[in-house]
Amino acid sequence: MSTIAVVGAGKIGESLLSGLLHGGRGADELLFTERHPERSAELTARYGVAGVEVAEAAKRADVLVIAVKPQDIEPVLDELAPLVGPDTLVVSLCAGLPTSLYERRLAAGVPVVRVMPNTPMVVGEAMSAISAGSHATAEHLALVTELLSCVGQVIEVPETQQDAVTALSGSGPAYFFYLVEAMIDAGILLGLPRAVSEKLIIQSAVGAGKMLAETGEHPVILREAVTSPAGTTINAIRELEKHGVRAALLAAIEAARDRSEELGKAHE
Ligand SMILES: NC(=O)C1=CN([C@@H]2O[C@H](COP(=O)(O)OP(=O)(O)OC[C@H]3O[C@@H](n4cnc5c(N)ncnc54)[C@H](OP(=O)(O)O)[C@@H]3O)[C@@H](O)[C@H]2O)C=CC1
Ligand SMILES: O=C(O)[C@@H]1CCC=N1
Repeated sequence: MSTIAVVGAGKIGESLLSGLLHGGRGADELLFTERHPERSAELTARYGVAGVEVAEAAKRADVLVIAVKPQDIEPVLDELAPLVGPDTLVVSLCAGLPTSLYERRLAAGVPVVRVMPNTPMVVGEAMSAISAGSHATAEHLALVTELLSCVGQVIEVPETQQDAVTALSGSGPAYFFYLVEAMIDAGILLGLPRAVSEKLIIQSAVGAGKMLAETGEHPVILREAVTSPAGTTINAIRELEKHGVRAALLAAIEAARDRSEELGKAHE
């Protein structure tokens, strides 16, 4: 039985704890660290998992999952540096932070795996991309894959692609939520009650997502099947093109990629 400690049980750290418990891990196999005692007590009450200091997590864990904001990494690395050796696997969920940062700051030979997950972890539908640092072996990657498979799907990518992955699937759920929010507003504009508009759009999003995942069809084919000649959908598509929605998405995702790169460079 390996002990997994999540350092920084905020939004993504808590999602992982909850997903691992859901996936069959025992509460006694898990630990977390949080800096506010009230938050720590709240998480222990909710999940039955013990909250500990970073130093204790470093001593007890076989796998240390780092889930603090990239801006908060320095004190965490200072604290971990004298305590973590090559027997502990470090898994970083932090946007932008390269495995080389951990390798430089922690003891020689510490294996590090960089992961970019996303919040659908809470419903077992995460997309996680993993990359090995220079001391991480195929066994370490297999262990991380096994852990993350409890909370969704996992792919391996070269670390050079992680900033793009962060912009695409790490932040991706936010773009879909934003779209759903705007479409619900459109329903309000057209005079529908909010509850009706929400139901129509959320179920349409779920249905479209399932079709994408289950039919194996290209999104263009699926969209064309909705777009009847001289019908309603093509009028909407014309407006989306006129307002540059496709170009806006390309620019938005490029900006997110740039920010991920910037977060990494701040620690060079
Ligand atoms: N949210 C998301 O969708 C995704 C986030 N990530 C990555 O996950 C990481 C966390 O993001 P997110 O969960 O959104 O952020 P949160 O701020 O919600 O979570 C980070 C948590 O870590 C705590 N923390 C900070 N420093 C320490 C410390 N020294 N010891 C213990 N706990 C500490 C924070 O406490 P405090 O409240 O005091 O700051 C906070 O509760 C980031 O690096 C982000 O890039 C990756 C993929 C998706
Ligand atoms: O916004 C962020 O920085 C984090 C990383 C990916 C998703 N959320």
